[in-house]
Amino acid sequence: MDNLTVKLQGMSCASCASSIEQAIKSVPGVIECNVNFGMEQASIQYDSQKTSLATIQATVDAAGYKALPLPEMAADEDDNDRKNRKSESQNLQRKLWTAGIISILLVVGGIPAMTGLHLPFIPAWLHNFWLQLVLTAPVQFWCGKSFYIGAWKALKRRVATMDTLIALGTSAAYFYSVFVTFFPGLFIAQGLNSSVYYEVAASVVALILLGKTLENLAKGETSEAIRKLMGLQAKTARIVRNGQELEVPLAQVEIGDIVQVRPGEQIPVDGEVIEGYSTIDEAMVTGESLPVKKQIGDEVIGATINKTGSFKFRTTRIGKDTFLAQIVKMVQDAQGSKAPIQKLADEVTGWFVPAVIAVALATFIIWFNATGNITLATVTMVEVLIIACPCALGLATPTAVMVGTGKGAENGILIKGAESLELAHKIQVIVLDKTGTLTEGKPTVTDFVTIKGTANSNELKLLKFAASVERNSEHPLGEAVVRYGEFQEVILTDVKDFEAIAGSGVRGVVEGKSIALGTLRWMQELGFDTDYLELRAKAWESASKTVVWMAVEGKIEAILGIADALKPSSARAVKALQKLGLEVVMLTGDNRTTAESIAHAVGIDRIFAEVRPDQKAAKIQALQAQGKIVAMVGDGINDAPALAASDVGIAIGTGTDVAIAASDITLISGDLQGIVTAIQLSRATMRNIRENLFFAFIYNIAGIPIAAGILYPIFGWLLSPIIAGGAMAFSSVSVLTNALRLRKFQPKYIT
Ligand SMILES: Nc1ncnc2c1ncn2[C@@H]1O[C@H](COP(=O)(O)OP(=O)(O)OP(=O)(O)O)[C@@H](O)[C@H]1O
Ligand SMILES: [Cu+]
Ligand SMILES: [Mg+2]
Repeated sequence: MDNLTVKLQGMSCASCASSIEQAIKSVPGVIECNVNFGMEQASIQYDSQKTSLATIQATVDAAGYKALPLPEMAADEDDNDRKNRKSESQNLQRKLWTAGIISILLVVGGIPAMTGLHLPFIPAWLHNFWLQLVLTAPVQFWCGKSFYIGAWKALKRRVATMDTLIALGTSAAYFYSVFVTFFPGLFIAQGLNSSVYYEVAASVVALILLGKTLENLAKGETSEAIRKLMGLQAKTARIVRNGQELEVPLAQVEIGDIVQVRPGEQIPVDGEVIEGYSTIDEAMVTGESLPVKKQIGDEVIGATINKTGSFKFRTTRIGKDTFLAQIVKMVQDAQGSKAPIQKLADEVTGWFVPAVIAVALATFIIWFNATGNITLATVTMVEVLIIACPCALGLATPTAVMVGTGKGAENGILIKGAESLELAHKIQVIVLDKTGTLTEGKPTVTDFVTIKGTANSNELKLLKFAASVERNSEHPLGEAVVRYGEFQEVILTDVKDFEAIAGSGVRGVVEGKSIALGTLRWMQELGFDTDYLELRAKAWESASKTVVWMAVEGKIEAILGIADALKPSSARAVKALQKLGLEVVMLTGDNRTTAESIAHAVGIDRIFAEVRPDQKAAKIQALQAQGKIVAMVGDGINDAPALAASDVGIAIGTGTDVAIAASDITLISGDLQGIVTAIQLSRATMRNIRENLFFAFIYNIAGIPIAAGILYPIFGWLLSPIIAGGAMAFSSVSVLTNALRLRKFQPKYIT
């Protein structure tokens, strides 16, 4: 299965987006397709054995649009994109000016006739029908060309889009007027007034072009988040080659290069410190506000700023593999994804347009039959067509999602898709992993007790065995034991028959002796006598320590007490989550006493302890079976299945790649406050989407009956078609303005 993102051209509204989506989905071999109207992109999942980019492009072509492959590098794409957008917007601006000036002339020229006033500064020839006909023609057929093209394409696919509505509405106004201009006698003979509506056709086109221009401006604004992120990148790097320092463009930096960084400089790419130490401001990438200390062996992230010291590092990731480039890619993908709520909006647009055309026709027929006045019938029909245009509907969700995901990135929260952004506000239960999530995940051995004491340097020998076996383990507890062994300067030896039993411990054979290290429960399962040290172990556990039992040749010889400090943010974040109305649960493989002690320290009441890694996902599913929307927060490889099983999987960015891949949301820094922010952001975004949908609909719903002339028999009110066009443009503008309001989102600290 392959993934592909293409740039789309020629879309005019949300129903274009859904018809492209349908077309691509109908290609054999395409598994999934998601078109984003706001981003003008389609992300496609397909089987490269069965279909290809060329086939997909041909399909999109046939549907009347264009699909272009997105260049790999984010930076190139940005350039191309900008050029395209620029020529497109210049073209649009020329049309807007033409339509705007002509509309103003026509409207002004019509004032004396409409009001019956004699205004000397408005020459009468401005109201000449023939002049109006000539002036309106370029507006109708050049400025409004895209509506005809769009309507025609839609017709070929047997659907109706907002282009259909605009093309029908303005054409009706224009050709009716042309008819009156040629045969005024026909109307006068019937006792009807021979008004023309050229200014209606022209100003509706002008207003819609204005809406489009504003929309483009807003679209440029919303991808600001990405541009900001990419702007963070350094332009050059000072690398050391053959003992010489030289400044090279970023593109020439290779993996393995040694880079020199001075105080105040930006770190160009990702790497590992090999000389010197410093503090680094990583706020722009991780959202972590305090500078982070770095020394030899520590990882540095490209785009972060070096503060105090001067150091050298070896590059490990460049180009599109850097942390920053991956964030950019992730945010782009998320901004292009579709929220479930949008599917609803799309469906509505799908049947809305044909329904409007039906209402418009009915309006015409009813008025014509009732009054015999073809002018009245035509004008009301035109109004209905124009006011009902659902263009704002297509903007309501994508704009909010774009701003919302961008805002997330700014706050160190990477949201993989609009779906997670939408779901996050519904979370009822939040399950927190203990190690690495609530705690720092940097366990240290604090206690070491052996049964036979120090006789014959027994203690050091046991430590040597323990550290030698644990050296083969990837578990943080294993690493802690190794570090402790190294600190005590024991020499590690070879291990035979190493085996790791997930959730229990490790074993292996050292110097002919079989060694086991792990939980109390495991030792008991193995049938070892643990009585002697149990009291001591309990005391350590009550102090939040994890106890690792050590058996040699089937006999318990020692225990190690391992402490893992709580993150400073944990308790506050747990409290904030509870205040948001969420149930907070702790999930851990560690023993119950240790788990309870830690849960108590951070204020969690409900815990699942001694859960084996393969049961973690089942615990989540059990909660879901109670009808709860469950979020899981974790960092380790053993959390990945649970992250995937949960409704919203939240990974800690400082954790493993596996966990990040299995999650829906990644908190770049380890700060748990990010969970609270993510939920607040989700709530804010959903509120914004609902407001947008309201703004998009209210004009249509309220406008259609008035446009159809419902109030005419009662009050003699009839909407001017110009006002109908204005209302439609205004609904787009209000949706956009509202979506941009989301940019003011600020995480709130709950205390
Ligand atoms: N390499 C190891 N050395 C010693 N003990 C181990 C080892 N691996 C696992 N254990 C024991 O098994 C227990 C459960 O391990 P597991 O990896 O499931 O959870 P954890 O990492 O302690 O906690 P969490 O689920 O919060 O990450 C550990 O608490 C530890 O006692
Ligand atoms: Cu519209
Ligand atoms: Mg763990």
